[in-house]
Amino acid sequence: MEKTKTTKQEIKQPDTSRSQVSVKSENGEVTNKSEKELKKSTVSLNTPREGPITNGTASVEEKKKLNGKQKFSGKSTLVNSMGSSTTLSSAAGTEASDEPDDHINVVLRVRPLNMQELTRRDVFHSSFPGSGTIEVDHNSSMRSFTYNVVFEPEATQEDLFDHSGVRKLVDMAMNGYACTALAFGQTGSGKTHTMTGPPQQFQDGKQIDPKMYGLIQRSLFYLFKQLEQQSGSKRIRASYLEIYNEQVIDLLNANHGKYLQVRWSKNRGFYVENLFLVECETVDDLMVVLEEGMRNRQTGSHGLNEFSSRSHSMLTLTIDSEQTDPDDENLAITKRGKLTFVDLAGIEKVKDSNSTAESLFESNNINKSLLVLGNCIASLGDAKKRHGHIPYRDSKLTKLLADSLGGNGVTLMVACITPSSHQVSETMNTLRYASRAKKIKTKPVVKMDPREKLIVNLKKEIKVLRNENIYLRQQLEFPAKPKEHLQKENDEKFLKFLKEQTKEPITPKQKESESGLYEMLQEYMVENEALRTENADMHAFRDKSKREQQLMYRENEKLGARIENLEKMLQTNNIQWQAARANPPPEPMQDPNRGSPHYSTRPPHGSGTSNRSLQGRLAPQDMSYTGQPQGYSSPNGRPRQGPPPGQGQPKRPPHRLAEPIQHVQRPGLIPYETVQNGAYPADSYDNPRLRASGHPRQESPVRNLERRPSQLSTTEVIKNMNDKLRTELRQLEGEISQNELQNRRTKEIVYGSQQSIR
Ligand SMILES: Nc1ncnc2c1ncn2[C@@H]1O[C@H](COP(=O)(O)OP(=O)(O)OP(=O)(O)O)[C@@H](O)[C@H]1O
Repeated sequence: MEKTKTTKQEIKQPDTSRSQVSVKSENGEVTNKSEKELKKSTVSLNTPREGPITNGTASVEEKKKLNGKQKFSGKSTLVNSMGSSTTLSSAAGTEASDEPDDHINVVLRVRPLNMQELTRRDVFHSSFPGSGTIEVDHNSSMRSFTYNVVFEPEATQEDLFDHSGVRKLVDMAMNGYACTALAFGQTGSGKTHTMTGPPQQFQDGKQIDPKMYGLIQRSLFYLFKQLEQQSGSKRIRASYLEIYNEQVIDLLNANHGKYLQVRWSKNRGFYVENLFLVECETVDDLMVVLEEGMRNRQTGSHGLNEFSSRSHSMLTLTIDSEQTDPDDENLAITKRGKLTFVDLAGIEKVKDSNSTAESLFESNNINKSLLVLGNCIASLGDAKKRHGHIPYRDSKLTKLLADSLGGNGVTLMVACITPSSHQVSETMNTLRYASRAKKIKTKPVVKMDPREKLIVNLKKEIKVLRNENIYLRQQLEFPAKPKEHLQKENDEKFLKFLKEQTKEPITPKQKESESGLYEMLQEYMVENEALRTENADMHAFRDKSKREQQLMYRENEKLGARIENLEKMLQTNNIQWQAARANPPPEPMQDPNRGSPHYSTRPPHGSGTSNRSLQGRLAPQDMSYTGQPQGYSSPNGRPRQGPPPGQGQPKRPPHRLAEPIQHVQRPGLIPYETVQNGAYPADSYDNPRLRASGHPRQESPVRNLERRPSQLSTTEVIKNMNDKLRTELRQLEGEISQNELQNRRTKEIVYGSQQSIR
């Protein structure tokens, strides 16, 4: 491909010092005091102040500095939604397919009235109530429109650059996004002025006043300043084209004299074939490219604009920048971002523009392509139509803007309007157009070399797998499989991948430069695979442990139920024993010859034959029926069956005193869902049995597991609990049989006493 020779010329840095803003300083046309007053009376300048605005707009303090005049309001969401560190860092170096959708950012610029309009006094009533809102009086009714930022007529070129969000757009282009800044609006509304500065300055070959630099020049300076701060290598290439009468012309190769074709490919989408690309090493090179293109651009003069652009122009910078991966300083990733500046031709009323036959043809083509753009914007902005057919193919302009509008790009639209009442209906159209554009959603994606993309994706995956691995290891203490096992399999996979990637034979030089990349890929793939297998093994082991735990848990439940039954039986026995005691045989007749009676309800210790059998077995007064000191409840927190301790309560069955169950540490049951989830709450253990009885929560027996975090330990704990439950079960069974024996003996004693009385 042939290259255009770019002659370097001295370009001065723009003067960034803030000058006092007035209409006069901007275009030098408003000189008459009465004209100024007239303007002030119609376009409200001192509108209510905004609150402090950050992220791309000025703070109140900043505004105060500007002689108390508010020149813009609103907030560039480009900075918020796309420029947030999360979005950028997470998207950096990867396909940002999981990024949230982002709306197209739309800012509005109202140019000041020009001399002709001021003389004619054709102003319409508009006001700027703040927060990115403009109110326009149309057909005696006030219409309100809100955008990201509204720039009032006093806003300078510098204000536009600082607060429209274009700075962030440049940053994002450097990070691999396809970014577009697009100016649209009716003819003579200030699109070219906004993008490149006053159009006339490119015509007469004069030195351009840096103060008048538009968004493009300021972005170029900013881009180079940012690139200087980056350590890795960078490469910038520029192309500049125009679409004139539905034909694509290369503005950097104008002598070529041929129209270029717009093609489509799966990987690139729509693109211009054989478009000239100029390698630019310095900002001066870029400035020369811009001037060359501007000079070659089709312009004409008509009733509404002396230097009217008769074509849509697109300046595209392709930015390849090598950046170190934030997660791995040994890995450098090359990101290919794009930054496109589009200056659309203005829609025009043929009647007003006094068109000749040739310009009529131009105007029709301009209007036609803008109509298609309008249709695309309308469809994209409509939630119902967004996923249907978008008529990009109906014009070359929309084909080339397809990715910026509805695809994976980041787009900033600058809608330009004039406050002239003469063109109020066109202004209303632009405002509506801009409102529709604001509804368009895009999904920004970083474009990368496929191999680098693979590395980044593998790294991302490895990170997730490593975390999972650590988590599983903590749970299971499971040994990892040695990497070598997987090496062979991975080699095969890797070679297959290489074959697919390099269909053309690789030159020795390429081989050398890419070998490092391949090695890295190989390593990542091996590690990735090793982690996957190891994690799969750990998952399987964990599942097995869970199943075992579930079985034991069920057994645990059954044992618990049996114990409860036995306790009920014990209580029944106790009641029977008490009933036997409560119905003693009638008091025998006092026989002075026989001495004391044979039996009383509370036989004194060591007296009487029958008393001997009970001696030492009755519970002392301060013991509850459970055999524990009063106030005792079972260690698992479950209250023992039977009456509460206190007056008149039954005494503990004799066998318990002789053989008490000494604080059986029966822990509560592990809730099934806890076992199933494998998650053990630290302090909210909730025994289902306790829950059913409304008993307050007890400290979890699985608390100890915190000290023994593995799943294996949990299994052991449940096993231990089951063993303890079985022990308690055996004890209870023994207790019951003893109790029954005791009951039988008591009955015999009572029966014997009755017999003896008789
Ligand atoms: N904000 C502004 N301040 C001062 N002058 C401006 C401003 N905007 C536009 N102008 C002047 O208004 C005239 C028309 O502007 P410009 O050519 O940029 O409009 P345009 O929208 O690009 O028109 P067209 O679509 O016909 O090319 C120019 O002389 C330009 O310098």
